[in-house]
Amino acid sequence: ASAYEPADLYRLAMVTDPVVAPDGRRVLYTRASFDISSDRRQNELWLATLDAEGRLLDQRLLVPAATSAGGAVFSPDGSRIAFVGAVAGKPQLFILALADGIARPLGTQKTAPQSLAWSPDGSRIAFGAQVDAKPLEIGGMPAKPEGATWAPAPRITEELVYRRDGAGWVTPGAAQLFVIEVATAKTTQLTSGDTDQINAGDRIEWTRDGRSLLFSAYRGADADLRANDADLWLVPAAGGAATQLTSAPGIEASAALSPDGRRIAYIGGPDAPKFYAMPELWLMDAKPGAGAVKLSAALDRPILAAEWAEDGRSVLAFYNDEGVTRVARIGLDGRVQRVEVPRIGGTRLYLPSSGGGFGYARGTFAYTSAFTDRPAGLGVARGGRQTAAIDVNAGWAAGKRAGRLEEINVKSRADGRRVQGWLLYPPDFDPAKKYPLILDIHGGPNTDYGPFFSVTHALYAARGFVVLFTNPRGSIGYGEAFANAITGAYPGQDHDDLMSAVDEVAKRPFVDGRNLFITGGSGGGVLTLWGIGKEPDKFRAAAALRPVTDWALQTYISDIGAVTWKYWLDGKAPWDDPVHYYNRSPVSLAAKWKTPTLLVTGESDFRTPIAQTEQVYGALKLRGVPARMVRLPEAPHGMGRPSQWLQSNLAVIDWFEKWRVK
Ligand SMILES: CC(=O)N[C@@H](C)C(=O)N[C@@H](C)C(=O)O
Repeated sequence: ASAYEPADLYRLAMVTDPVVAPDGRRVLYTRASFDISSDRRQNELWLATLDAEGRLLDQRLLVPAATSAGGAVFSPDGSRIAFVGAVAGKPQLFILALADGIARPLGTQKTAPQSLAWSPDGSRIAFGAQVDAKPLEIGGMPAKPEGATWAPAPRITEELVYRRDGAGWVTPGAAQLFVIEVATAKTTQLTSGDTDQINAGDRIEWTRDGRSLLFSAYRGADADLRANDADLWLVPAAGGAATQLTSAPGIEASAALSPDGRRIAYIGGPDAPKFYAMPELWLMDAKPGAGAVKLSAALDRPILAAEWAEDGRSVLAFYNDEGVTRVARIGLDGRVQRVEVPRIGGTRLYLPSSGGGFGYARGTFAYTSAFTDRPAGLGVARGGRQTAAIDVNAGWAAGKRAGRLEEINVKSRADGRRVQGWLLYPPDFDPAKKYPLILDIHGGPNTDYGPFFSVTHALYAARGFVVLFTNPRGSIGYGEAFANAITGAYPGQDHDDLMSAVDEVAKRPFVDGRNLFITGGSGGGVLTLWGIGKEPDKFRAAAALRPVTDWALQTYISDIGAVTWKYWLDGKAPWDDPVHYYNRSPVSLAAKWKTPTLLVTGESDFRTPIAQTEQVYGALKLRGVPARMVRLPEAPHGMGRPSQWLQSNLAVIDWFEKWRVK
């Protein structure tokens, strides 16, 4: 058996997006992998068939990678599947009849349909999609002669968010709600307006009589400024005016109708001047202006998704809890009962964050099933017991040696708060030897790390580093107060939490105290640069990946600038209180920086744009601190193509090796 190596990324597979058929006897899932020739992620759609006890009978490939299938949903009778694929690079809606396995295109779409929802009788499908508008142009230009090779047209905008990370430069237009008839492909646009009329990626729900559609939208012209706002709307499926069901400032979204259609469970919460808006589960009558009650108060955890139980007496909620994802049954009185579904795995792959996916119908749960030494597979559970498992990496893992993963809990030096974390050991760890230690800090900052496999940590460990990763305050999964403990102070005591973990682990005899390293991405890059400013003598070298370095710059040029100043910088605007912004920015510590520092950022990162990386690189070089900048062409915040992720990982290893005391 061999240790993890970079090319393994192209040999791995991962299960995502499980969907259970209405009869509870079949599961659709996506098998994602990375193609070494095209250097791109590819998705196959698979169908697993179960017996009455939920045991696996067989599985088959439904849609090969070439179609790039996504968003698949079963028809109400379970005989067909609707999904969105791509034909010659253009989005295409398909219907696949399970009887013959043939995927037939339905209609033509200019932009990608999102959130497909079958009508109860299976005759129509609702979806959200953008309707493009004419781009702004500069008047008076001479006509371009036929076949001329002029410079590309300018990009002109009057929007606040004119580029979105991952999606790129924004095409003007508005998201609208559509219904397509499955027999004829006749398509009707149900909403209209110059601004988004629907949150196109959010759940769309048919009323039980098939006459109306329930969806979320924030329809104000100031939508770009209102990141934490969404209301519920109901519109007749045959066309007509939409009725607004909720209007409170805050998020009412992901609405699910009860089986009798009389109540709505939704996810969100009121807008508040605090760092983190924890998504909660709410219940209301399906009537305009009906009051809502919070169902998940006793859980005090972020709700990721929710489905009604068939009897309409409880809601099954998918939530984050101390680094992992769990399922709870929440009664309509708010009583919480844990559902024993074995460990649900995250599907971020590059980093060990929780999350993942789950589907439910007729007592069958399907979920992304977690491992510490390989990416997620498919798990199926019934009656609180795992009944089937598909491990898409079994063959690969059999030839690999993985390091041990250990949970640790330390007390923060700031106030004694418990900080949870994990240590990943090198595969051939020998406690009698000394090892360099890498602290890897997650971003968000309201996300988490958990006890899962990740490409990044597997590579670091395989190259002989012990990897420490923790959930400092600001992380989710430890209650709303913990996630909001950085309100007014980010960075602040989160730094103390991280240093407490490093100090505790550094006491262990196998840690080489001369070789402590610090790294992190995005929000983790913030804390990395903060860390080497606050503790200039602690770390041998640092690697800040796609960091925020200057909160004023971030507010002005990031695609989430409106979130930054309203929620992360205490509602103070950079022009009103530049000192507040400066004091919270890692670049304010530049005079203390002396640790050799690597910077890695995508040149198309529109979340933490590369101007900030350039700022820090300039400061380090001007000060004579050893620094290296790695720029990944065309890569967004998530670091783009698989090889670009590997470049980022290997750049960190190279840098730490260069500075390691031998
Ligand atoms: C909300 C958000 O995008 N935050 C970024 C600044 C961030 O920290 N992202 C993390 C999750 C990352 O690793 O990219």
